[in-house]
Amino acid sequence: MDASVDPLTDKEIEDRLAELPGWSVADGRLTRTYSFERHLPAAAMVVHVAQIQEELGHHSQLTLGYNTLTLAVNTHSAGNAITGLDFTLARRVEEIATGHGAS
Ligand SMILES: C[C@H](O)[C@H](O)[C@H]1CNC2=NC(N)=NC(=O)C2=N1
Repeated sequence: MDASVDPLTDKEIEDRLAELPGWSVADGRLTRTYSFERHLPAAAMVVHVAQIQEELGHHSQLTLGYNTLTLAVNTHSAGNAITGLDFTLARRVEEIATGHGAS
């Protein structure tokens, strides 16, 4: 697991992003918007993401739309830098996304 809470360098972020299609950095946060066919599957994924976040002790900003769910995360305890823990959360969410019909 990539659980370090040291700030990652730009190069380290770039290398990790290359392995996470759909994710990018915007406004200092690691972010991705998932799309769904309807609202309820998007809402259901919120609960699953929240469970993962509680397990990791690490929490993104979650924005639920009609058929979209956006995650945006950095590490508050690292001065709002992007860390390995942010990427750990992103990878864990990627593992469940397809099962929720997210694309
Ligand atoms: C004590 C608790 O684990 C910390 O406050 C956690 C909670 N969730 C967190 N989430 C994020 N994104 N950054 C943090 O630094 C953070 N800290």
